Amino acid sequence: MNISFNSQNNIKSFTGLKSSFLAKESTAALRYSFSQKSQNNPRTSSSALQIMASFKVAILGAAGGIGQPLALLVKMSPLVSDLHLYDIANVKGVAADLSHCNTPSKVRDFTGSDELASCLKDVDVVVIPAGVPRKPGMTRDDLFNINAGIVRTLIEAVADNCPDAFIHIISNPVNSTVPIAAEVLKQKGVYNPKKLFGVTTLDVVRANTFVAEKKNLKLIDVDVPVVGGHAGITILPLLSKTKPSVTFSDQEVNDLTARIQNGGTEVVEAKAGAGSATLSMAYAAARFLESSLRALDGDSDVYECSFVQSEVTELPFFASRVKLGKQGVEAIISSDLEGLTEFEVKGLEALKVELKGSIEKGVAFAQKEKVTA
Ligand SMILES: NC(=O)c1ccc[n+]([C@@H]2O[C@H](COP(=O)([O-])OP(=O)(O)OC[C@H]3O[C@@H](n4cnc5c(N)ncnc54)[C@H](O)[C@@H]3O)[C@@H](O)[C@H]2O)c1
Ligand SMILES: O=C(O)C[C@H](O)C(=O)O
Repeated sequence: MNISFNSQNNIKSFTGLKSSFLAKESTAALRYSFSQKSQNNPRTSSSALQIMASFKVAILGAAGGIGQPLALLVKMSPLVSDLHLYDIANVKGVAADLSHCNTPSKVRDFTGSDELASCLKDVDVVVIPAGVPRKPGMTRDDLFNINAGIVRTLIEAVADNCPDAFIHIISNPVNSTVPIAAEVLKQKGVYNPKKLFGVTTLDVVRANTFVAEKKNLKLIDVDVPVVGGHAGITILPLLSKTKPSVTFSDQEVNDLTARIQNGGTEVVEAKAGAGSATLSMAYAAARFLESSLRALDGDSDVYECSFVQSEVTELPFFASRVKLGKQGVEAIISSDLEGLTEFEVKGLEALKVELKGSIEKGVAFAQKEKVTA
């Protein structure tokens, strides 16, 4: 389910593109593909049985809680011709299972460091959910010691094998793993800041859901930009910039902001030790991936929030709404930070302190043990 915007920030369409695998059109197509033997089911669209663009996508960490449902959503995309699944464990079964779905993309499994290079060869987009998730009582930063090294190793392989790919980093703490990835890519001499993305789509997905519920709005109409980073107070929903325009009481702003900032913790606590958000994250990652593929396919009207290298504040990385194009980030929508409410200005100042520390921690980690080009 994608909401895309034209340059005036108005909602242009529900999905943005007919080929969208979450679009109404392809819902009909999937209905067709699920039950194509039925004589009474006229072929309303052929998109589920035809590849509409030929992009290669790799998921690293594909056998995990996010990786599996994400792989399923990607397998349904008519924009994908090849789906490469990599994990250090259990990925063969996931690929065998998925490969029986009668959608066009070819699924291949890869495991162990020996197979990582062939997994990544000629890939257009690499999505990285590899790493450990939180348990109750932990912060995302508590994952740093394990996940920083995992991301560094995987990014080295990306640099060596598909340096031109879009890179989507899901592994936490995103506020540090994205700067780590940037440093490793620099050390390898292949850093392109326009193609490195921290995936913060889940914050937007949550904001849209919670605002629609609270204000009794039609979900498909709602879009809330979420800026800053992806942890606690660094997640700053700009409720004053909600589309359609809506008025919030101070209490509503407080409650909604806190719920959006704590959305991850809400799931971690509900799962009681069994991990963090996986299904909603797979959905959010699929939305961000689909937007990237549409941009790569030439759609000139694709906007998403993402944690990217940025000059909109004094920090080197910041999540903002960005315009996506064939070469990655085409523009960062800095105007979202103009005309903020007093509450948002305070939130922005407070988050910068924490975000700065997380970015510096990532950079220091990557600079301590430099990789060789
Ligand atoms: N950005 C976000 O909004 C967001 C949302 C939810 C979760 N996350 C993060 O995503 C990560 C994954 O979460 P999950 O619930 O899928 O965890 P999980 O433990 O269920 O899955 C992680 C997978 O990564 C694999 N893995 C570990 N090391 C690897 C390596 N070196 N190479 C390849 N694969 C490797 C594991 O085998 C496992 O299959 C966590 O760090 C979590 O905090 C981020
Ligand atoms: O909260 C987590 O640890 C996972 C993820 O970052 C989320 O926002 O759900």
